[in-house]
Amino acid sequence: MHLRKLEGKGIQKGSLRLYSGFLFLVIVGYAVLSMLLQSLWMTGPKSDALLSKAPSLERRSMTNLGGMAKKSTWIETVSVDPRIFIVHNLLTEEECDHLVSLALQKGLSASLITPYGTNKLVESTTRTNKQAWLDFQQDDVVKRVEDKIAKLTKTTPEQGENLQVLHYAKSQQFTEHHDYFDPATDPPENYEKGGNRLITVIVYLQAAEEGGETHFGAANLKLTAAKGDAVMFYNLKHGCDGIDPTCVDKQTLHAGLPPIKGEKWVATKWIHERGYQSETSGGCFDKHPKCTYWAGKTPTECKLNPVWMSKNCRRSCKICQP
Ligand SMILES: O=C(O)CCC(=O)C(=O)O
Ligand SMILES: [Fe+2]
Repeated sequence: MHLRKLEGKGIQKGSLRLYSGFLFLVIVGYAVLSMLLQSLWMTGPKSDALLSKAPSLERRSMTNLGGMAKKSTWIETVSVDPRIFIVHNLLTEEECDHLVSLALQKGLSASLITPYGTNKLVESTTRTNKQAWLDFQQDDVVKRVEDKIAKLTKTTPEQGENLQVLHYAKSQQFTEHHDYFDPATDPPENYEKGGNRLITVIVYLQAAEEGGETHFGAANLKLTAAKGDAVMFYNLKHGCDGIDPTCVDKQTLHAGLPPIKGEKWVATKWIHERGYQSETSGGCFDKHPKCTYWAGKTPTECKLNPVWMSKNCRRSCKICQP
């Protein structure tokens, strides 16, 4: 009995040591875990780190569009009135380089204008940068870029004009202008096709090392963006019809400032209120950004849903030659 009692006490002592060992491990584990959590908290969530990139901008909100590029695409509100945004990570570096090389293949040309009262084309003195028009959906990359811009702006690719690639060498510029057609002064044929220019998306393919910002004088904003980011703004007031002269947003007056150091490349997409491509060409293009995906499915939607697809996804269903 005595022995058993002693044995019992020995067992009690052993389990006590086991318990306190276990307790010690729990406490140490808890401490390590809370230190880890604390250090993560101190680094802050990713969005804060991204916000700190642009400390001079006051009003911001973000919408994560996700899945559009390898790095996630998100929108920073720079100004509410006029409506101006920076779209981060819209294009990949490869897409930017591809657009530049296509523009070089097409050949860059100076802006030509016909001065009032003459019928001679002369080089513009207000727009000294050079540019090249790409064809609509000209290859898979251009199509992907146009689809991304359509998805971003919740428009269809055919609402957009062809991409225009702009090159600014040092000191070249695009002086103050607005992108909308002014129904008070511009001839109606400019805005009858697909309506007025609702949105402008200027994708930075290469920013200048110094200078070369997109300048909104009325909004007192000088913006520049990293390669693949875009400056986006609404040329028309919200919910307004672009044929109404009071609908254009005069505060969107802007300029491409001259680079002081280095050169600048951008690609501009002007997006109309309604279908624009369909009214300007009977070309070979898709009318919906998901056409490539639907056509590529097995079995392909071109066969499963031929009536709709042959009307809206002509290019992806290979009904025509681009
Ligand atoms: O290059 C810029 O920053 C401005 C370009 C522009 O205004 C345009 O393409 O309409
Ligand atoms: Fe412009």
